[in-house]
Amino acid sequence: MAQRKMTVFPTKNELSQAMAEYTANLSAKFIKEKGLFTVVLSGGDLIDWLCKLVQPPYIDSIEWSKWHVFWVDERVCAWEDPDSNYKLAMEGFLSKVPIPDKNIYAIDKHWAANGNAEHCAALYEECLKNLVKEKIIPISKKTGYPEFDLQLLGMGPDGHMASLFPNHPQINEKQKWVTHITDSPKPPPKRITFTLPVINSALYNLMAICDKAPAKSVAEIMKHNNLSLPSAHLSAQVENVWYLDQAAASEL
Ligand SMILES: O=C(O)[C@H](O)[C@@H](O)[C@H](O)[C@H](O)COP(=O)(O)O
Repeated sequence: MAQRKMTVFPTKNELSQAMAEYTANLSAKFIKEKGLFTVVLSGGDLIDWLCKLVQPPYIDSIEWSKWHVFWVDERVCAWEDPDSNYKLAMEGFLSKVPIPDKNIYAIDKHWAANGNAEHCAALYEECLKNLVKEKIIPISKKTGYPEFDLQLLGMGPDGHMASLFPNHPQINEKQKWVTHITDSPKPPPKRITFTLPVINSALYNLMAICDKAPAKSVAEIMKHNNLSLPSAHLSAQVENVWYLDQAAASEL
């Protein structure tokens, strides 16, 4: 299990720059090694911080056609809904880069619009299993779970990551790869989410946190390893990187 490696950046802009560089380097490495790159996105402010990737030099240097894009969690609503992580990522990032549509693995459109969280989670898991068969996603020999190359995560002020919230049972799920929640404390209430073993089976995890609101939870994790906060459980097979801006690191 990889130890947390924390870097504090003076500004969000520098954090955003470093995220782009980290992502671009891994993209080049994996595409060279195996001809494709699997990237898992979350929602929230993260998409804004990915803005540097759609600017030079990255926009031209990254082999976008080799990317395969997933979501670590998704809100169960129509794709057009302002709450949708898919919509957010499409508008802010994915529509600006030439990733083939077939390589973008969104929540099931029909069942998400219908609000059926349980079925959406089952269908997303089935989608991952099909991609294992197609050899897009390997199963890790070490963990026994699917192994994504890079996962980009954010943390809420309550210490949640993906849609694994404090005092909710989803954090303990070990059988499923994708589970659901219908009473999320952060709106909207219905979501699907990767389970913790899948999150931690990624080769590289990058947790990006900005602003004052999550600062107390950041300190609880860094100073006290408070495991009641789901983000304290984050690990990775190779690197578990935490990028903070100064406000998020202000209680350390
Ligand atoms: O769907 C979601 O809500 C996100 O995937 C969620 O897990 C997010 O990453 C954190 O809540 C941080 O969100 P902010 O960056 O908006 O604080």
